[in-house]
Amino acid sequence: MFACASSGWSFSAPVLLTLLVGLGVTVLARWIGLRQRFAGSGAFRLMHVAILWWLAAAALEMSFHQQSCKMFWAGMAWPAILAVPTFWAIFLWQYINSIHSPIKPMTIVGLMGIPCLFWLLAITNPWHWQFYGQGSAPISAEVGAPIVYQHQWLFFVAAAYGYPFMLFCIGITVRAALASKGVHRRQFLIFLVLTTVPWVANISYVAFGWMLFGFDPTPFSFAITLTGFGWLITGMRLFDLLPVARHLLLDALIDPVLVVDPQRRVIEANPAALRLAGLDRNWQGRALADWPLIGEALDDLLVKETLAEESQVLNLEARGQHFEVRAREINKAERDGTLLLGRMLYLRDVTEYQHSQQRLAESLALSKQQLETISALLDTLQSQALRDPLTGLFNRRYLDEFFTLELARAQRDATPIALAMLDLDHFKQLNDTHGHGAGDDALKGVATFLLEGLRTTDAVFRVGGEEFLVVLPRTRGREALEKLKRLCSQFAELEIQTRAGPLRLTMSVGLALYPPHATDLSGLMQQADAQLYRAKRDGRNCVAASLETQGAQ
Ligand SMILES: Nc1nc2c(ncn2[C@@H]2O[C@H](COP(=O)(O)OP(=O)(O)OP(=O)(O)O)[C@@H](O)[C@H]2O)c(=O)[nH]1
Repeated sequence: MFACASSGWSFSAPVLLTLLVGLGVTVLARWIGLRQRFAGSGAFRLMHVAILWWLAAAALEMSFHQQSCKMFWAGMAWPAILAVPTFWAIFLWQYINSIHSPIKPMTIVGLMGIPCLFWLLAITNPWHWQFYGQGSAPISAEVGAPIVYQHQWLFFVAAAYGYPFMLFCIGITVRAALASKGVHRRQFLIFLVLTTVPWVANISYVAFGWMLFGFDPTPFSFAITLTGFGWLITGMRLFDLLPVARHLLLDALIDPVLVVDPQRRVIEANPAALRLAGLDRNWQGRALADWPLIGEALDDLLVKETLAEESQVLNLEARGQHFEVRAREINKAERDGTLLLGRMLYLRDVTEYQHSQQRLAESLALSKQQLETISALLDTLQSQALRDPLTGLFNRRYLDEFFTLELARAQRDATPIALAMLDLDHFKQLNDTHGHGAGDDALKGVATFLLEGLRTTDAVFRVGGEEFLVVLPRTRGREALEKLKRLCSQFAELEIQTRAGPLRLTMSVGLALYPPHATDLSGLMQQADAQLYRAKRDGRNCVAASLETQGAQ
């Protein structure tokens, strides 16, 4: 630095070129700073700072005339010379792997440790001469002529430090290029060239002493890097690709998407949303409520805070279509909480789903109706299975079921049951004289007569052609006998209407009692049958019972 105070300087063409490259790098860095964040952006900016440092040191080395001053600025370039491959490697790693997390300050400090050490060794060279040898001398006798450095072991160690980073960069870029396609592959191949150019220049200088304008050609090679980046950014939309891709994705969505600001003005809408509302211009900034068709309903949802939850499902009807609406808040983290920037509304067309639901509900209703019909039919069938089709009286099949219940009740309550077997007298004769049809009419008349003459708790069954069975629960022997006798005589008086005209009939009755005569159905029926036989034998039109049995009264 001291040496520079007494050194003369001049502004040569190589200095101008170096400054122009530096200006280009500054513009690029500024432009990138204005872009939104992309993966590896922090490392990318740090790399540009390092390049600028390197270019500045190179320009100063070229400008000053005195050898010691030139050697000082050559030493000053070292932290940047080593920082460039370091941050380039980090940028590529983060960019390729889409890592957005910024580099921590402590990591930067750690990464700069060794470059700073070499920096120290380089600028203290006049004390140890282990970086550049004492034989380093100007290339010619010309004032300010470039120095031909006698590289010492420390120089080679420092240069070698950067090479693993370079190899790493080349390695991951090649791998990424192989794994990708189209625009991305082209991007990675260009990255590969941009990675290689400065290092080809550097290796040529270190290993073969190749120079440009008598200087290390590496800083000048950044002009190529700069052009490459310029082309990538303008020609291939580098860093814009992701947002552009996201936009394309939004445009390609068949579902409408809208973004509204906190005042509920639409600031973004995809083509599907515009199509739905029938808008194609002057929609940006327009109040959501003013949007045709869907605006009012959506605005209403937002005002009522129905969509305050992160995502909620609601139905919105527009143009006969059903939409499921989801809202997502767009927030910005602030030091003292979060700031609501707006909301994204996502509408999903669920018309088909709704129609299917409706069809399903209709099918279910129909099935329910059919089920009801079937169960009514089943009831009818069941009742028909238990009834005699001619008279409508219960049949023999139902007798077992009915009597089991009555018997259980009688046993529980210790009550009697009277069971009577009724048989029409000389019915064959009626059939033969008046015809089978008249006989049927007579049977129906008998059924009506019996039902009318008995209590609702009593039950009548048709158990044979002209045979009926009557169950009289909670009826004692004497009472049953009286009742049946009354029935018998009333029947004999009855004129039954038949197709052959009014006819008179008589009946014979056999009575059995629970519990004195038997304690089950078949026993009682046998007893009643036996008494019926007796009644027939006794001349018919009468009731026979054995009330002499103990407890039968
Ligand atoms: N019309 C008609 N007749 C029936 C039906 N079921 C049975 N019969 C008739 O009923 C008659 C029963 O006759 P029998 O068993 O000889 O008895 P009965 O003539 O009544 O003489 P007693 O019982 O001894 O008084 C037969 O002629 C059967 O054909 C029916 O559903 N309709």
